[in-house]
Amino acid sequence: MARVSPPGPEHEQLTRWARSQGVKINGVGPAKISGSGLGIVAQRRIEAGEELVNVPASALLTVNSIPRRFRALHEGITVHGLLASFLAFSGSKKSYCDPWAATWPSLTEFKESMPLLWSGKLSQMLDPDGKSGATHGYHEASPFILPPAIGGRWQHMPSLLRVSEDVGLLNQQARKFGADWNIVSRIFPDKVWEDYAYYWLIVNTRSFYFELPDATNTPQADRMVMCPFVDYFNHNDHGCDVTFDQGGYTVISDRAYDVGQELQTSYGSHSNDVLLCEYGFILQSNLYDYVPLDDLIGEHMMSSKDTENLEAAGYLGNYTLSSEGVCFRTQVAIRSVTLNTQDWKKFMAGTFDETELSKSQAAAVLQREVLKLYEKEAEEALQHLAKEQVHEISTRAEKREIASKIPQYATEVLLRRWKQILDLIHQAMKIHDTPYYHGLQPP
Ligand SMILES: C[S@@+](CC[C@H](N)C(=O)[O-])C[C@H]1O[C@@H](n2cnc3c(N)ncnc32)[C@H](O)[C@@H]1O
Repeated sequence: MARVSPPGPEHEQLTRWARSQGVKINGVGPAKISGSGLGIVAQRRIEAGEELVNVPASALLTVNSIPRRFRALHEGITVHGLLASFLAFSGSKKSYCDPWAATWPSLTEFKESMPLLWSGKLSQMLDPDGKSGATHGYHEASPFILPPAIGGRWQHMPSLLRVSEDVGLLNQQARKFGADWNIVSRIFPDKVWEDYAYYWLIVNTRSFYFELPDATNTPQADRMVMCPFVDYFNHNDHGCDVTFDQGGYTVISDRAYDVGQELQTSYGSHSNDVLLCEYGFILQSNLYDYVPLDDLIGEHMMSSKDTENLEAAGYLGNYTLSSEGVCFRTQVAIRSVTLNTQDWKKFMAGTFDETELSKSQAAAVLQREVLKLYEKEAEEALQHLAKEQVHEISTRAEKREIASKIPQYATEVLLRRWKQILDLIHQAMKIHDTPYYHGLQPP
């Protein structure tokens, strides 16, 4: 169980401030939780179905809380970008929510935990000459290894594999940030992107989906508000129920909790790559974890005719690997190589009576052309990261050099993530093994 300790005076002040805003808090409070910053714990025995927190709509920070004149300056910006600009540069944040902001993580903590600030991507993209004086950011060439779903590229793969930088989670996030900063930096030309990035990440990691009555034109993913006190809850696969209506937000306990136990909510059915990129952490055990396999199932193992067939059948792309092995879409893609058209169609329809030989042929392609390649990538990434671990570096000078390149947390969390990926690969190797596989060559 995580270690829990008292939260500190600023969090007691926040609790008083939240109550003064009409927030109802029942039997729970903030506490320091080892490994996840602040969180919410039970202050008395909690039974299932109790209303723990209620935040009235009037206490939410929404686009409607922002003065009209300030909003009007930001024509075309996202809700995310506008909330961040308000918090960073409006000057009204102080009067609006200072006690709340005092409980948020610092920029230094974000530099440790958020991949967006590790990669150097932002400093290269926004400030190639280093004029802002921002000191953080690690050049793309620096030797630290993001999982392909995050970084969008394979470090050790043969050149035949597609490089998918544009689809990596981090690239998508950097583009979203870049578009918002593009607007904000024109309004506030003397501000530096680092100050904006801090609040952009505050909104990124602490906002909630909410339907404002006048937000019908806002894209779903951008319907966000900030919700005091409820933003203390940490994430788990399952947790307390969080609901909203026009009256505000309510959190209800999902089960009984003893005094001192942490209560969590679910931020969504996210894989660990998504959690790392969006929130800066991974779960040790994540029911919804998977890794994409799309880059690995392509030209190097199938003809363009196979690709066309898969597209026509609706089975091109979106291939995944989870603790249950590879998904059915992946099985279909592999069978497009190993079966004749008639049998392949039956396989898709679930009516193919597959022989051991045919299973083994599919297993051979999957193991050799997909899983083995991924295994090699994971093993090399792990070797590389192990070298980066500061405690393994012998001289002080080396320690300084390495430590200045890669935050220690980044190395540690990436090592954990790659080990999880390697475990998924090894598990799939077992699940998809067949008695005849070892003697077979791929067709
Ligand atoms: C909505 S805030 C929750 C409160 C936050 N822990 C704090 O200190 O203010 C989301 C952030 O909490 C942390 N977090 C949430 N769930 C976590 C978990 N299961 N393990 C580790 N960190 C977690 C991450 O830093 C994430 O970006």
